[in-house]
Amino acid sequence: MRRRIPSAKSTPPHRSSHSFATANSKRTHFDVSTSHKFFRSGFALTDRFPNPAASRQTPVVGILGGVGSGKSSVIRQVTGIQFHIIDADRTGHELLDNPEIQTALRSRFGDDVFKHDGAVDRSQLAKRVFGDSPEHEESRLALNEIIHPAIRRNINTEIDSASRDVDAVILDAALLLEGGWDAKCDWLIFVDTPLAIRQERVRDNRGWSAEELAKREASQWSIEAKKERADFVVDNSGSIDHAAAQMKHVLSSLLSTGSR
Ligand SMILES: CC(C)(COP(=O)(O)OP(=O)(O)OC[C@H]1O[C@@H](n2cnc3c(N)ncnc32)[C@H](O)[C@@H]1O)[C@@H](O)C(=O)NCCC(=O)NCCS
Ligand SMILES: Nc1ncnc2c1ncn2[C@@H]1O[C@H](COP(=O)(O)OP(=O)(O)OP(=O)(O)O)[C@@H](O)[C@H]1O
Repeated sequence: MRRRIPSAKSTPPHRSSHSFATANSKRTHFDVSTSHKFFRSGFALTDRFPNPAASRQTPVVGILGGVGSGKSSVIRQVTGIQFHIIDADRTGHELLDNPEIQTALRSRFGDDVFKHDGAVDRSQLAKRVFGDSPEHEESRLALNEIIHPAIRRNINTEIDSASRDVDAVILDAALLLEGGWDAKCDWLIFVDTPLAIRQERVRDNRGWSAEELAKREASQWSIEAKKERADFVVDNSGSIDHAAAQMKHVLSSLLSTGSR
């Protein structure tokens, strides 16, 4: 875990006068003696927090949120900060073209999840893995076992190769916690969007039914667990610009703490 804390001299972001983007209430301040995460971790401080000055690296910020909460859209709308975005959904899509992955998928799921042209049929695979039956769960675990090691490798490679010219590396991964990829993050930001609004947006933009969203959401950590893990919460129930302004504020605050 590379999680770091702001230096004692810095102004904790959540104490800013801006109220629209909130620090997680469970993490009311960054004092190390009362750090929520510090106590939960059970590690000595020196084990968990490398000396920032001695190991200055580009910070990694993970984006959390419910399915269709706007994780990808909001971060891409932020301007004025140089960051490198790792898009794990896109990596997952690209890996479906990988011959070794395809062989493993054909062996586990059969020809049904392939189109006539040989490409993986994502909608057929989705039908097999999203749902609450034991078969769905088994299939989902199998899919994850086939594809997640490669996603993990890609995340590691991208973080390592991210230019030092960028201010931050953003990890946009729906399964950030489930995959244990939060271990690579210094900070976690939760994009908060009520279910009804998410249902409406994914219906309009992806053609998903409320059931489709629910099946995918049931395959992931609960909203509450994700929110609880986050350091900051950004509200995306309004316009994308409003959410992006909050995101920018949080990121700017983090990056200006001077501890890195
Ligand atoms: C099952 C697949 C083919 C469905 O493709 P489809 O185009 O319908 O969905 P897409 O990949 O765009 O994912 C949309 C959303 O579904 C959810 N989701 C995707 N995969 C999973 C999964 N394995 N478990 C839980 N939720 C998932 C996420 O919220 C994701 O943002 C595809 O999602 C896939 O290959 N998933 C396994 C790889 C993976 O875990 N990707 C997510 C990396 S963070
Ligand atoms: N503030 C907003 N106003 C209107 N539409 C929005 C807003 N935020 C996101 N959307 C739309 O909602 C949909 C979901 O957004 P997005 O794909 O960014 O979510 P996500 O959290 O990355 O999804 P997933 O969990 O599937 O990875 C998209 O179609 C996007 O255009």
